Amino acid sequence: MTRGGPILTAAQMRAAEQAAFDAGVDAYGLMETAGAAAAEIIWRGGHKRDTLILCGPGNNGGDGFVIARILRDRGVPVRVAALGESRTSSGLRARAAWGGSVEDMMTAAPATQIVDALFGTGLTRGLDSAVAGRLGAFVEAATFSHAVDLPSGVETDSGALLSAAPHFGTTIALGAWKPAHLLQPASGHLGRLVLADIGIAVPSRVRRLAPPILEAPGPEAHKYRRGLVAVVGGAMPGAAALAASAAAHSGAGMVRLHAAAGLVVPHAIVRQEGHDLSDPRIRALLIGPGLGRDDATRRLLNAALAAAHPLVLDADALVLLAGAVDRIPAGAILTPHEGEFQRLFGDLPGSKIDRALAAARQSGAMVVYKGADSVIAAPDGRAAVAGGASPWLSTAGTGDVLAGLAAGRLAVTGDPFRAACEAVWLHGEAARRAGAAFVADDLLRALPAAIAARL
Ligand SMILES: NC(=O)C1=CN([C@@H]2O[C@H](COP(=O)(O)OP(=O)(O)OC[C@H]3O[C@@H](n4cnc5c(N)ncnc54)[C@H](O)[C@@H]3O)[C@@H](O)[C@H]2O)[C@@H](O)CC1
Ligand SMILES: Nc1ncnc2c1ncn2[C@@H]1O[C@H](COP(=O)(O)OP(=O)(O)O)[C@@H](O)[C@H]1O
Ligand SMILES: [K+]
Repeated sequence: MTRGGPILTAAQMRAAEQAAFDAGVDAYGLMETAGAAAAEIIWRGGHKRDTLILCGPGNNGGDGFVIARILRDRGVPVRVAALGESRTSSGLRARAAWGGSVEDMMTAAPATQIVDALFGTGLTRGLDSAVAGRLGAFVEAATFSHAVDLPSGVETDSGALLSAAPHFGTTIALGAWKPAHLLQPASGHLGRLVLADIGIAVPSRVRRLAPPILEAPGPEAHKYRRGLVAVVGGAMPGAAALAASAAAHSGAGMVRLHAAAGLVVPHAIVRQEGHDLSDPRIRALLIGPGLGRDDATRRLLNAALAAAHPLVLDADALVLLAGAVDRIPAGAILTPHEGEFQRLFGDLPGSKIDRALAAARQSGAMVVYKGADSVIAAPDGRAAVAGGASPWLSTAGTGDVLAGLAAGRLAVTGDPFRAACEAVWLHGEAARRAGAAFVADDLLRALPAAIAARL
């Protein structure tokens, strides 16, 4: 799977295409390039018989006609079924170059391999229910199914389903990722996700989360130089102990857990009673997991904010700060799930990426907006989107592990955006390695191998 790379909205993709045209790229030539790239991916998929290509009225349909011609010329038995006439000049040209017969999509017979080139980034409303139903039936009947650019029916910029969308075997993103390739619910309908290079430059500050490049400690390393993490425990110290363990497995040199006597903590973690946070060697301070929400914990939070160390705020710390976003120190890392995000920032408009970026701007903090699609946003407009995390992560305590990882990577790197990105990637990778039905503690055991894989 290709990872990393820019994510463009429909308007940004159109602007990138326009810039290429302005620089002399031929519009129909670009469609030929896109169609050829998609045809190659389908060809390499291995099924070379009985293929039906569904072509819509726009340029997505035009790509479909190019794919049909190329596969036919390689000997694949291809039929084409269209939804109405082609309405763009490139689409008309591609249809003419196909030159074969064109069936009506509503009456065409199914096939073993189906290619959806009905709509891509131009979709503005849901498919008519009869069309969506027909598309669903074709995909259901097929053994191999491919969506060109996007499954028809998903909204490019938000990942919403504007009409019922089938589950495809493969989705071929053209030129760049779009938000719908990473965001739920659309991203659950894509199957294997492949990026086809169409040769145009598409810079963006919003990117798909890439695997990090990590560094092993050098010979000059010692525990403080590698980073001291302090974790503040509260009412439910087990959560903080889990976070502290994650920090200890993150590459940081030392973890100190502020918790009352009696708590069993892993041997490598230093437990300290009281909440003296003045040690200038602290390079990251985590507060929130298992903290509680009473007046005593409010005082703890105030002390943590006043200590002026690089901060990670999670769970109850976020709840206690609802309505007081202005108290969040610039450059902190926040790790809200949906509920905590809503309490802190309210009902913001736009996609999950837009909302995360607005929250980061508003708070001056790095916002790790968690979920099946996690978005990491910085106040300066950078964002990274992680799709495809294991749904087995939806188990108690995995958020504590993520918060501990973020604090550990913050202590190591000193760069909150980078630390947040590394933490989300390592968390997802540990989950992938942990397999099925794991519990949060199992993620800790998977972390060393996840880190080793990126050295
Ligand atoms: N500009 C180009 O030459 C290139 C375009 N590309 C392809 O072009 C696609 C975008 O093409 P278009 O902008 O023509 O848009 P689409 O082909 O996605 O949609 C075509 C038109 O259908 C209409 N429409 C929207 N929703 C509808 C609905 N529910 N029912 C009926 N009609 C509806 C709209 O007027 C829309 O412009 C990309 O996804 C990609 O596949 C790529 O091949 C790269 C090159
Ligand atoms: N369905 C899902 N698919 C993938 N990842 C998920 C899913 N649900 C939750 N997660 C991830 O699991 C973690 C859960 O964190 P959180 O809700 O804070 O749990 P807890 O407070 O119990 O630790 C987050 O990293 C989140 O992104
Ligand atoms: K499509």
